[in-house]
Amino acid sequence: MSFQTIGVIGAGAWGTALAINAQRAGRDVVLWAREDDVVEAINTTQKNPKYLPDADVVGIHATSDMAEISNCDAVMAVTPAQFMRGSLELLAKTAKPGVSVMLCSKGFETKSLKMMTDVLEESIPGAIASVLSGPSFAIDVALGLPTAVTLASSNQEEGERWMSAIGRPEFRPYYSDDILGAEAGGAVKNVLAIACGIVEGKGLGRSAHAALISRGFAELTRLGVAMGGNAETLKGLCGLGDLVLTCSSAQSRNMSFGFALGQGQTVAEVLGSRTAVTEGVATAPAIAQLAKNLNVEMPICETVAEIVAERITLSQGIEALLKRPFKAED
Ligand SMILES: NC(=O)c1ccc[n+]([C@@H]2O[C@H](COP(=O)([O-])OP(=O)(O)OC[C@H]3O[C@@H](n4cnc5c(N)ncnc54)[C@H](O)[C@@H]3O)[C@@H](O)[C@H]2O)c1
Ligand SMILES: O=P(O)(O)OC[C@H](O)CO
Repeated sequence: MSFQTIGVIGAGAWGTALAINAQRAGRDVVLWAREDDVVEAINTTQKNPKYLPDADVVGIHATSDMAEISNCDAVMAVTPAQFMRGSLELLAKTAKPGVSVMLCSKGFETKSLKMMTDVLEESIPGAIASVLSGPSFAIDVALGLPTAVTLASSNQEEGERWMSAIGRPEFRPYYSDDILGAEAGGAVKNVLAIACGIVEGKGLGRSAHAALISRGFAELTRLGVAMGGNAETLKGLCGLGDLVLTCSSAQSRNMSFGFALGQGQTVAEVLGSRTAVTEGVATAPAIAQLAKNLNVEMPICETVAEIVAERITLSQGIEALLKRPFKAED
């Protein structure tokens, strides 16, 4: 049986867009926000001016009461990765046993190096995890522009329930049984997009940009496989697809963050100027540490982590990457 009522946790841009999509797919949607002004704005003006001002949020009930989310048939968790544990622990207080949870955020928990699926299992033992990842800017989805995404579940029946609940002609989910691969792709591409933004901001040229995407994809695949994912999955929407989108779009928060660094701004200046989350900033050190722990070669991501921590300058990072020994392409 498909899910009729969907609870969405997190009324940032992506949670709001996914709520709009689910409502258009015919679901009854409850959208949980931590900020009272966001709840109020959605319920009274059908707008989310703070996080997604250019979209209409019609036919969706917003709430700050997590018990209303627990009453739904299934839950989409869309809190940024560093805050996911707190949201899930709140949900755990009222969640039904074996609740179906779709994890929609793209990052690792920096302090524990854990994936969102691990955070879910620790916060709500017995919850049924799925992962949604792929090329999808919130505003595109909210405006009904077409895209396709990877929808990964540990079993096909669960995946089919989700696909029929949120799939639409303009939001095409492709099923995968590779949850770990889907998660890894979304987290690593954000860090690589920061690197691509730096290349653009510094004016290093289109050739460097393409080379970085290709070598970055090698890093993304290596880590995804080392973490238990499948290399084939990473050639799909949640890996290569999202990498290409995020690394080529000025509207990406991660790419634009890197671009601003390339243009000479400091990390604090760029982060201080935006309310939107830039996931790659928090995920970069986690990936650098995981790469060390798992003995995976990830020079681009490690360089981004050093730059974001301001332990090296952009010029030092670029020089170190260019002076690496020549080797076989793998
Ligand atoms: N925006 C997109 O286009 C898009 C698309 C796909 C995936 N994602 C992913 O979705 C996730 C959410 O991103 P977003 O774009 O919706 O965020 P956003 O930048 O639009 O909004 C920030 C969100 O963080 C929440 N937040 C801020 N401080 C918090 C705190 N202390 N505790 C708990 N929550 C806090 C806010 O309530 C809000 O929901 C990220 O992992 C992002 O990578 C975003
Ligand atoms: O704006 P970004 O960089 O957070 O990317 C948004 C989505 O993940 C693109 O698929």
